[in-house]
Amino acid sequence: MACSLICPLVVVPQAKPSTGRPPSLFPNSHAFSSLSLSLRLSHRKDLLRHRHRSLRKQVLATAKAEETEPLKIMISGAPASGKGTQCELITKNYKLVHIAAGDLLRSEIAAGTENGKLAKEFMDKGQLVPNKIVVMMVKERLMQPDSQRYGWLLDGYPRSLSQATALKEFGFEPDIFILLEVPEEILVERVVGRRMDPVTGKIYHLKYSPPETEEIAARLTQRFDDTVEKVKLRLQTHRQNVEAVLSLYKDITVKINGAAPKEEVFAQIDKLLSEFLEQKKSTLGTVAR
Ligand SMILES: Nc1ncnc2c1ncn2[C@@H]1O[C@H](COP(=O)(O)OP(=O)(O)O)[C@@H](O)[C@H]1O
Repeated sequence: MACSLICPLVVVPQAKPSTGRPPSLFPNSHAFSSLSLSLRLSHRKDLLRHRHRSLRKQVLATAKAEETEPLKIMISGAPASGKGTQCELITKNYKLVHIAAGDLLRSEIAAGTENGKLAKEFMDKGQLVPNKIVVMMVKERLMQPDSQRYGWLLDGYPRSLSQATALKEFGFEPDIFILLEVPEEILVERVVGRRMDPVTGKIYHLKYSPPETEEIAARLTQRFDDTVEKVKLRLQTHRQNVEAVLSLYKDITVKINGAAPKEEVFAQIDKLLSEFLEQKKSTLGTVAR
């Protein structure tokens, strides 16, 4: 590239030795040839200026596309590791589209679809729902215009190497993979006390984050798979798969202690994401300059 821009400029007029030929038909041939040379040089310069301008335009356009390319994050962790809470805080602060595989499946169940019926059989056993249901469901959600435009926060997917590979093949690659780590004893206690307000969708914990009023307390519901037996099965499934998924994203994985209070966990995630965005901006600044 550097050569195609610079080499043509190295046109040095050389004094020619006498050839002994008859005088030229053009008595002013010297003036003529230097005029023609300077015309050729100025044409070259125009051409180069034009090429340089269009190259610069291309670089700036690429930088701009990357600058406007939204954030793409995956978040993983065992059941009740706090993904839901952190996802709420992340989406609020970074305006990303939250895509939770478990929520997508629960909507299928609620809508009574064939996929929903099949998915429930696996969810009841704390097992992974077959890829033929989950993969397309997540892919379609990621392809929606809002996810493409604002960026996404993918929660609970991928949970196996094959899910991760499928997504990669569709061209979806995250910028960062966050793993929330929490000891198992804490997880079981969190799951069993977890309740949801069906009116607001807010998640409570009977001991650690109890409902504000008696009225709310009376209407709280428990997820069908939030029982001691089922959470143990879900934890086992998580343990079996997490390492394989991590192997695909090891270069962009950040492990965060999810046993800390939720504000502290978010402070760490917030720092991570804002530093990532800053770094991306300064890299682009260097390219565009
Ligand atoms: N990516 C996925 N692949 C297969 N099954 C999934 C996936 N995500 C969720 N599920 C099913 O939905 C259940 C609930 O998932 P989720 O709502 O993320 O809660 P948790 O992470 O607490 O188990 C899982 O136990 C599993 O059966």
